[in-house]
Amino acid sequence: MEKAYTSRQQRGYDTPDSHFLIKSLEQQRREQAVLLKLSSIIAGAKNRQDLQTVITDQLPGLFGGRYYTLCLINEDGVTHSPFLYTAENSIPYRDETPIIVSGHPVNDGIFDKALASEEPVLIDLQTAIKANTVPRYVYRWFNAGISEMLLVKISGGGMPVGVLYLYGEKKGAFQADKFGLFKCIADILGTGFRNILLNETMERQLREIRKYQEQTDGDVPGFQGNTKQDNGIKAVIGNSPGIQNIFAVIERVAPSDSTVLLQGETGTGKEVIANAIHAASPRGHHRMIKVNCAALPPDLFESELFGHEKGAFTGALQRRIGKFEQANDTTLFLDEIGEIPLEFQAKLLRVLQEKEIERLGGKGVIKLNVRIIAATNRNLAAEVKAGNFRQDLYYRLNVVPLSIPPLRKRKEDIPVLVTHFVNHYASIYGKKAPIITDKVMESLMYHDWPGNIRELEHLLERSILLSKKEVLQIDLPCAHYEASSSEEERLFSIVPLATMERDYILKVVRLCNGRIAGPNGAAAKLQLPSTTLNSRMQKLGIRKEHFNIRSTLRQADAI
Ligand SMILES: Nc1ncnc2c1ncn2[C@@H]1O[C@H](COP(=O)(O)OP(=O)(O)OP(=O)(O)O)[C@@H](O)[C@H]1O
Repeated sequence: MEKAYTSRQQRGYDTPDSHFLIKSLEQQRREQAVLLKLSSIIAGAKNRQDLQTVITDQLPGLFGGRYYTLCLINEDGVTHSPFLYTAENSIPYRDETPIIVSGHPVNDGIFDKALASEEPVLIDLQTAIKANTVPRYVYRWFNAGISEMLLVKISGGGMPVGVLYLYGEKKGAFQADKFGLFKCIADILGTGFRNILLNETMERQLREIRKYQEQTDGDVPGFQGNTKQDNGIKAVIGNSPGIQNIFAVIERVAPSDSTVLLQGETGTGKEVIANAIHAASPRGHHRMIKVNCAALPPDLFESELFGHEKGAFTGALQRRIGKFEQANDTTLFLDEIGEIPLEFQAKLLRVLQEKEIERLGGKGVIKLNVRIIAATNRNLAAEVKAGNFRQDLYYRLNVVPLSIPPLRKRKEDIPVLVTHFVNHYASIYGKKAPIITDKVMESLMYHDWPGNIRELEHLLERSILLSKKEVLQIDLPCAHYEASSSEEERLFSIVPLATMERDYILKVVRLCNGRIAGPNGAAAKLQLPSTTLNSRMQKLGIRKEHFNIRSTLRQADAI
């Protein structure tokens, strides 16, 4: 009898072919939903534990298995080890040997088979054991009640990196129609676990850096074991307009990550100011890392700054973490930047631009977050003109230029600096701080200080160490004459006329005990109306505290 067709059948919906089509469309939809859900969970996994939870919760049930292991090829390339696996205490052992052990050969007969296959590989344990073609760990799974294993290759960055194993207790646990889905999930897992490995590598590197930073604490040149506060803005002593301008710049630039270029003569306090910027910055709770570029032999620049891997060159017996990596999340102070060899300048520029380094002999780049402060006592713009310094590197460093005036241009800072160093060295050498007479202070203020604050500091340290008197005695050197180049400059130190005028007026006003007007005032001595002298002093930036040494000393005492 002929079968009567319904209108649905007439339209072809209920034929055997259409049933199959609808079923496979539904399966496709379900699989897509599973993939979508899993890929978002895997993408959100931040560490190994998260990934383990995803696999444990989702995979075995989805494919009918009970346990799983995700094994990765070890660094040696010839062995593999479990990376993630079902909690071991949930596997029912029937012998003493643990199932999850490290270091199986990649060519163990099943791992390599899965690696070579684009499709999942199903292994019937009984058959495989009979054929004696499987490694020892398969026997142990068999003893734990497993009858089937489903293996799929995991790739990361386009390379096979491991194999995911699912273990089923019943025969036929794994249905062939889910193999496609299994493969897709393995691909998503590959990306997920690669991110986690990268995170773990970064964390390991950070731990190494911190360990290294802790080890080198205290022996960093120029660090001198000072407290953070000592290295901060409070350690920068001075009240001259020049130093006040510097304080204002420090306050403006410290909170940013901008590169700062400090220029100034030797001993003017570039390092002290670099420390102050760092200490006032959000990175100030980490130690600033310093490199003295003038002290590095040219062939060591790269390994000192970027580090090297063990065996990168003859003599590289250990991995070395370079200064850039040590300075991650903190500040790198590149002192004497003008001394770096031309051939290294391009490499340094690239690192400053890309914000990443590659260790010598290393396999990949390392992203870094480093704030740069550079310093030099050379005129870098002139060095660029002379072809000794790359122009592009100069612009890259000269984002916030800060020029530190020499001590001879900020003599008002001398009294506070003298008091500070006298008290400091007296306490270091266990002595009572000597009295500083006005005469001594004046002679210190009128000296030229070619070596700047460093020279002043050393002179005072020497005086305190050698003196047995209650009054500070100093023996001023004449070294500044040697620093001058021409015959005239050897005879007398040339200073701008305005400085001369300023110093002279100050001297006279001091002699008159700060009096300007009246018969015994400075104006009368200089044969000027007091109003003229006052306006001249204003123009030259002379304020009351500059000529009143006692008040300057009182200020200095208050530090
Ligand atoms: N404003 C300051 N207050 C207190 N001490 C200072 C100040 N400036 C410099 N010093 C002291 O002077 C000495 C030299 O300073 P620093 O090393 O910072 O100078 P520099 O310009 O970096 O020298 P160089 O160019 O030779 O490296 C240090 O002992 C430092 O403590």
